[in-house]
Amino acid sequence: MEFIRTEIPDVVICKPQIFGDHRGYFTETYRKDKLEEFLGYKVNFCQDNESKSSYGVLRGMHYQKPPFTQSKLVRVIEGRVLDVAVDMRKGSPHFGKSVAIELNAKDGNQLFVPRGFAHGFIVLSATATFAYKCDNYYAPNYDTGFLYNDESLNIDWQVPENDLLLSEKDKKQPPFSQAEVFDINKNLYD
Ligand SMILES: Cc1cn([C@H]2C[C@H](O)[C@@H](COP(=O)(O)OP(=O)(O)O[C@H]3O[C@H](C)C(=O)[C@H](O)[C@H]3O)O2)c(=O)[nH]c1=O
Repeated sequence: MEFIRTEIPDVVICKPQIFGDHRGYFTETYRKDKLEEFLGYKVNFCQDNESKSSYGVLRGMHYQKPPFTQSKLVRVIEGRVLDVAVDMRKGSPHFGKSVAIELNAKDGNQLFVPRGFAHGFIVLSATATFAYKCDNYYAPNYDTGFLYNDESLNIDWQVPENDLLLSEKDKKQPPFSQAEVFDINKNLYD
């Protein structure tokens, strides 16, 4: 497993090693020890999620408020998505900045999105199956988000506006200015 820091260093690309042979392939998709060694802190994933979506579906931007803040280790098991994380940590030099990384089933690349970030993705292929680990349980009363196209974030979703498919909830998310602000000096992993 290779780890590569993105332009927001706490958001990390994880590149699993793929062993191909005449039967197909094998790959270790997650190693707790290797991820924690790279990060320098413990991450205890407790819930796995999966969603399938068609081209243009945008799920985001989402996060859970404290005390149910989540880290996510996300990957695509079929298709291709643009995966986006937004830094919500007051005191971060990257506050309000986003990282947008293409994830696809062929490369098997993953993205580690730490606590203190909002997450979302858009489907770039005909369909995409998205699978990810969370280190806190789903808490519907703490599940919230902000508008995917908030002008202050300037995220390029790479899909024409007319092709976008969002939930009613995501169409009505509040602006980023009304979102939770996490304190980067308060360890989100205590
Ligand atoms: C997230 C979640 C949802 N649900 C139920 C609630 C709804 O009845 C249904 C669909 O939920 P929602 O529309 O919030 O699903 P997404 O739009 O894919 O939400 C996810 O979108 C982006 C990509 C994220 O990073 C989050 O993990 C999550 O917010 O699944 C559950 O039962 N458990 C869960 O953990």
